[in-house]
Amino acid sequence: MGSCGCTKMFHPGMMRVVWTQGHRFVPATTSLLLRPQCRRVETSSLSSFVDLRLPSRLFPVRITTLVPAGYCRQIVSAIGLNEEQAAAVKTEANCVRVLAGPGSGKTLVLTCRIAHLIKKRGVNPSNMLCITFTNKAADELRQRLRKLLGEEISAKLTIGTFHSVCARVLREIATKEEVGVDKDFVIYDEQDAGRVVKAILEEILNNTEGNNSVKEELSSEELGSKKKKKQLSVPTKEVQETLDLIAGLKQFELKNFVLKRSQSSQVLKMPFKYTKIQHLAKRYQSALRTYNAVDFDDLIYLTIRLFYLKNEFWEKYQKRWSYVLADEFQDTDVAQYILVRKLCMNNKNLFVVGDVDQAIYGWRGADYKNMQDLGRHFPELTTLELRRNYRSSQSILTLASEIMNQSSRSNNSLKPLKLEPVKAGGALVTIAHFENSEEEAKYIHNKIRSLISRKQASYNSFGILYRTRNQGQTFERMFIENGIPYSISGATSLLSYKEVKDLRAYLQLVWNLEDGVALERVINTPPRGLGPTTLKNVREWALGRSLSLPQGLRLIIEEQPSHKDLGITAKARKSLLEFSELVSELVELSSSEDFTVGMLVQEILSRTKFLEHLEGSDENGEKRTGHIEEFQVLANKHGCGRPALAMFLESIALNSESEEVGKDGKKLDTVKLSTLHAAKGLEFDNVFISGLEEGTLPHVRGDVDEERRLFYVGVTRARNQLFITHRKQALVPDIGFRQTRVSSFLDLPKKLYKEEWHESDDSWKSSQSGNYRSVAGASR
Ligand SMILES: Nc1ncnc2c1ncn2[C@@H]1O[C@H](COP(=O)(O)OP(=O)(O)OP(=O)(O)O)[C@@H](O)[C@H]1O
Repeated sequence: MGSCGCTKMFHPGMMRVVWTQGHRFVPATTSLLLRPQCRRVETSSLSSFVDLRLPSRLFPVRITTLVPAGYCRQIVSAIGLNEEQAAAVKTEANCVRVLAGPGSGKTLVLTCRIAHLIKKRGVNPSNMLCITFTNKAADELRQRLRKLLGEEISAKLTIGTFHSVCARVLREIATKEEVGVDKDFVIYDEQDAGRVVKAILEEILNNTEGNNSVKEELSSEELGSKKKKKQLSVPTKEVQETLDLIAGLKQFELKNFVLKRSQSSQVLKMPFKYTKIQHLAKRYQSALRTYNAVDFDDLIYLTIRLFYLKNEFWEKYQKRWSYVLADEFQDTDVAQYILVRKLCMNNKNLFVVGDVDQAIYGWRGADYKNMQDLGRHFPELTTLELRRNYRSSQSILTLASEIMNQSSRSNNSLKPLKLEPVKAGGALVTIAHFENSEEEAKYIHNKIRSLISRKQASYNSFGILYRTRNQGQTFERMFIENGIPYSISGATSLLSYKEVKDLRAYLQLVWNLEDGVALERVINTPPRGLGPTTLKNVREWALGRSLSLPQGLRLIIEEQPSHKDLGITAKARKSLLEFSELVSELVELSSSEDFTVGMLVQEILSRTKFLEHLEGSDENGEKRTGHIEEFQVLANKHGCGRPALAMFLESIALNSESEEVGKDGKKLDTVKLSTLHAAKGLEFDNVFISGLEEGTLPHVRGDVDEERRLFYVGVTRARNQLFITHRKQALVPDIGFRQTRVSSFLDLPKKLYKEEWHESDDSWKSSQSGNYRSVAGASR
């Protein structure tokens, strides 16, 4: 064998099948799983930091234009904390809620609080758990803390998202007996989970024989219509709806479980919609367990379960993490809230930062009322406010505040924050009207060009934000045609390309041979004569023996049944055995201590002739090959052996955020296209918010208060210039292409913005006046 760094070192004769013998994997060590990349960075002096007599010169940050708010700023000049920030950092209270407006320096405060606790209060960094909402935010916090505290101290902190922290816990304590998976579990993302649900639904639909109780869960109309059309596959929308229902049911069950364990007399009654889905959910969970897999929700639920079931587990972790700090607390859901409460139940050392006006994830279960409930569950809670906004000009901030003043703020007992701009004046916000998306995109393109040519901006100082993903396509087209570099966040990330998912599935299977979803994905990719009919017959053969497909395949290798027994051709049988052998050899390679993840990927590519197949697949072959190369760049960052493989798989399962760096690792100078949701935490000098139409923003299916908050989040991303656009004709979600009405969110006092009309038909302009102009003009 060679050593790390060699490109090829596999001698087929040396390693043989392990798969058939029930290979046990080396569990990924937790420290390896979550330890930040070891990279030395310069440490800034702490002495100035810990003395918080204002104005302290403590946190040297350079403000650049492209980066997510506060991301990776370099040290150029020293800035101090304002009084509110310093109060939050220094407070003697242990249980603290910080209500922080947009651009008020949440990350700065969180970072400094951590440093303060360590340096002034002598808290051991190993006892601190810092939970962020995204992986990107976790990285940012880590980088800032390295600069502030140095590598040694910051490496002791646990920083991660709820999901990554719980994955870490489960890798340490999960057992099949208690939670149905062991420590080597794989994490299924939404699409993997969707494949499991789809398979179950299709099995129900296609299995017309016998008294199938599950089938009864689908309404007779649903089933009837499917049968009539002889439709054997279940549409994605239905899969998604089923997944949502299963998620709801699991959350409901968790709540009841916690109530029961807390000896509460209260028992929640199951909503009717869940009773219908119960059996299906059971099948889904049992499929996951057979594959030794968990979905995202499970990561948190199973952790909570273990904490409630076994006191010693809870005690271990509440002792280990006796200080909990959490960012973006308004976006926590019920499970995340339960987990935080459980961890802090005894110690009561909790520091949360959040803003209910920026709560935008209610549609996926987040509940900003958790921010309020803290007061009920922790009577000793101290509440502090951060109101000074450093980001936006006064003009932008006044408009933003007005947007929120018009919100009902129902259900929110917390007093609204009165934002104070640090930057006075500023250009008035522009509201511009266009005929259609093309005209809108042309205008935005011209604005960018003009500012760039006058050297007044770089590409990365522009953010174009929109409500629905398909709005981004017109901008993409315009930029491609005109050579404007752009990147997209919150949309197609590298990991969502089919070819990348296929390659990733090989790695998942190599990590966990029980992974039926990964197996089905790769067994005939690239094609090797194991098409749907062969697979169906093999699956049935396995099912007849009460085995999953992966288990069945292993039995085939052991027992070597004839192709007739299997109901497949002799050629297919040969191919099946060759495939099994390939997987076994890959498993063996992955266990080798000097075989890197990058080498494993290379091995898969060459042994399966993956790239040759891609190149010849269609006209996008070259593009697809490029995606694989990018994936290899990611894989190459990881080390040797199975722990490294686990770490790589975990990082990609939990990190759906798209990359913002080029292959050389440098930040891209690109215009950023982003959905409003994905823009959270970003800031730009110049922001365009597209498509302020009824049905689009507010979205036809959205909760109007939450949609308003989303608009507010978009507006508060802008530093200097803000353009808000409306299209006279546009594709309205769920409704189609049509004449639009200006969004009611633009019913704003006229003095707060200037207006431009870029469409030809003046009669339309007057017909719209009743919509919002008259309201704006008349009332103010
Ligand atoms: N005390 C300060 N002095 C000068 N600039 C500051 C100070 N505090 C924060 N800032 C700057 O204000 C900007 C916003 O800070 P940050 O990104 O931490 O805001 P945030 O509260 O996380 O905002 P949001 O919730 O809107 O994402 C950053 O550019 C940051 O450097």
